[in-house]
Amino acid sequence: MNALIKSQSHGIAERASPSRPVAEPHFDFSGVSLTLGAKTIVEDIDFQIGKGEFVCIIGASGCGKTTALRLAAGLYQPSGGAVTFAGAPMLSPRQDIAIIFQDYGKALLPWRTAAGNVSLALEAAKVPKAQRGALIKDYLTKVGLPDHATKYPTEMSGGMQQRLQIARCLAQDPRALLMDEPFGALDAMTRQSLQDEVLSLAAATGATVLFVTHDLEEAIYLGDRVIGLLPHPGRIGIELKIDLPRPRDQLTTREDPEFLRLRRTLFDFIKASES
Ligand SMILES: Nc1ncnc2c1ncn2[C@@H]1O[C@H](COP(=O)(O)OP(=O)(O)OP(=O)(O)O)[C@@H](O)[C@H]1O
Repeated sequence: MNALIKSQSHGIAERASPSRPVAEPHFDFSGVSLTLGAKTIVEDIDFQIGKGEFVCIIGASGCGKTTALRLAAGLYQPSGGAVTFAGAPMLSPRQDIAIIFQDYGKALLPWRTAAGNVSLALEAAKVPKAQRGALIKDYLTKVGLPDHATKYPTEMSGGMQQRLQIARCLAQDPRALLMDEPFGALDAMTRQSLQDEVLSLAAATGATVLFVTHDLEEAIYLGDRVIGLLPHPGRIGIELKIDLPRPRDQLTTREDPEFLRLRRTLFDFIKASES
C-alpha cells in the first residue's frame, strides 16, 4: 500500500500488484530498515518473493539495490523489521542461497581450473571425491562450458567466467539465487545469451531468484515481478507484475506491446525518482 501511494506521488499511473500475500513465500522483507552510521540506507522495505518466483529490483544509482540484496543474503542485519527465508530469520549467509556478483574476476579462484572452481562448492557440501567428476561435468555442460574444464579463469572471456561463476553456484544446489548486476560488465550479445541461460536454469531448478539490475529491459525480460526503489533512503516506489508469456524470446518478447508499455512505465518511474 505504501508503494502505491509513493508511486502515485511520482505520477506513475500504473501500479503495482499488491506484494502480499504470495503463496509459499521464500524471502519475506517485513518493514525492513537499515541505518549505517548516521545514514538511513533503506527504509520500510516490505515485500515477499514466492518460492520459484523471479523478482528483479531496479532503481537509480545509489538507491539501495545492492543493500537490499545483501539484506536478503544475511550479509547485513536490519536495524528495523525482519528478513526471513522460508520462515527462518536471515541471520547469516546460508549454503542453500547462492550469490552471484558482477565481479566474476574476484569471485573465482585464479589458481583453480574451471573444474576446480566448480569442485569448490561440492567440497564445501562434502560430496565424496568419487562423485565430483561427473557432477562437475554436468554443471559445466549446463552453462555451456563442457569443453573448458581444464582452463583457468584468466584463459576465459568475461562471459565464460560469469558462466563459470553460475556453474559453481548451481553446484551448491541452491534453493535461491541472489544476483547483483551479474551481466553488467558483459557485451550486449553475451548478456542476452546469459539472460536466456539464467531463465532456463531457473525454470529447470525451480530456484527462487532475486536479481538486481540497472537495465530496465533486462528486468522486464527476466522477471515475474519488478520492484523499483526510490532513493534517499531506499524504499519501494513501484511494483509491476510482468505477465509476458514464457518461455521468453529475445526478439518477440521485446517487441511485445506489453513489454514496451512496461518499459515506458519503468522509464517514467526512474526519471521521476531522479528529479
Ligand atoms: N557500508 C556503508 N556505509 C555507509 N553508506 C553505505 C554503505 N554501503 C552503501 N552505502 C550507501 O548506501 C546507498 C545505497 O547503496 P547501494 O550500493 O545499496 O545502492 P545501489 O542502488 O546498489 O547503487 P548502484 O546502482 O550504484 O550499484 C548509497 O548512497 C551508498 O553510498
